[in-house]
Amino acid sequence: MYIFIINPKAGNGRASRIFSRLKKSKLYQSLDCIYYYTSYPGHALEIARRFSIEPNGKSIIVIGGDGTIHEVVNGLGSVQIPVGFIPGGSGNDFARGIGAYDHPKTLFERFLRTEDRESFWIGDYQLNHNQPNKYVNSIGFGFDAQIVHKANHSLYKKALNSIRLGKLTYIVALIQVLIDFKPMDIELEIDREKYSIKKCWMVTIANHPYYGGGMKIIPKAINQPEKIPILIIHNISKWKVLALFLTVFKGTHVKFKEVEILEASQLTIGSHLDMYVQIDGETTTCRTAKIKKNNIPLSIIGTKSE
Ligand SMILES: Nc1ncnc2c1ncn2[C@@H]1O[C@H](COP(=O)(O)OP(=O)(O)OP(=O)(O)O)[C@@H](O)[C@H]1O
Repeated sequence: MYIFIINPKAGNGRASRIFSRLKKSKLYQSLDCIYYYTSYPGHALEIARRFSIEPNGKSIIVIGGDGTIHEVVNGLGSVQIPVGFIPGGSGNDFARGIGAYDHPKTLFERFLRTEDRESFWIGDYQLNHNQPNKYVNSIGFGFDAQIVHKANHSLYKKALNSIRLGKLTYIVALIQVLIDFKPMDIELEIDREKYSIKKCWMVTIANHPYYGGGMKIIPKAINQPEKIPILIIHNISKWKVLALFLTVFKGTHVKFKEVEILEASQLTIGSHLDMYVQIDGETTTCRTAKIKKNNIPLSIIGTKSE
């Protein structure tokens, strides 16, 4: 049985429009399926959790953005129900990361045609000493998280999204945050080695290269078990940060001497002050965090065209 989870708010209604079209197809009408539109934040998580109790013979098809797949993955916990993803959000980095950035109809037909499953290695994070959760794309501390926070709480985000200029939201927020940003003094523990980093702008851990709607934050990040790719930016001037963000779309920012790329199996980050943190595009604050790969991968349907 196929369970469709559609976020009607994703991509300003794009996910809903995609599903309305798929629903009219003969292929959809021939399926044993059930569908749910999410009604509030957290609803996709609840639906996925409900089906994870009896997973046999079920597949979930998510139509939404990064926030929706984040919820579904957290709702599934350690239960492996195959998941197909049709990007219907505004950023859609997860779709780029798993190689599912195709036309919705093509993806839908592929899900039904193939028995192939790909493992996608998601990450675990624990903020302060709270309950651990999962991230699908990235988790970032500092400057980038503050930009996402500013953008998500701005009045201009909705207006710019509605005229398909969503990317401008982050550029406006970047300039606003840059004006007063104070770099952080942080403690990192990377695979049991301790480092004190002064004037740190950001630390980002990613499961694949894509971020912020197509930027290549860690261009060579490979999705694999156990290893987490890490980017650290520190000791950089404000002007250089602007130059750096112009190059991040191509991924050439990694050439700046203030940018370090590492790989580890576990990272702990700590600060005496609250740090902004973004997890798959949602923000909060914390003083400590632990990050590693989850031992159980997400089982993804039909990411590769034959
Ligand atoms: N009916 C609803 N009303 C309001 N919010 C909802 C509803 N259903 C889901 N949500 C919330 O909408 C948020 C945004 O969804 P999502 O991230 O999938 O779309 P997006 O922001 O357009 O895409 P992207 O994250 O790829 O840019 C999710 O965090 C989810 O909790």
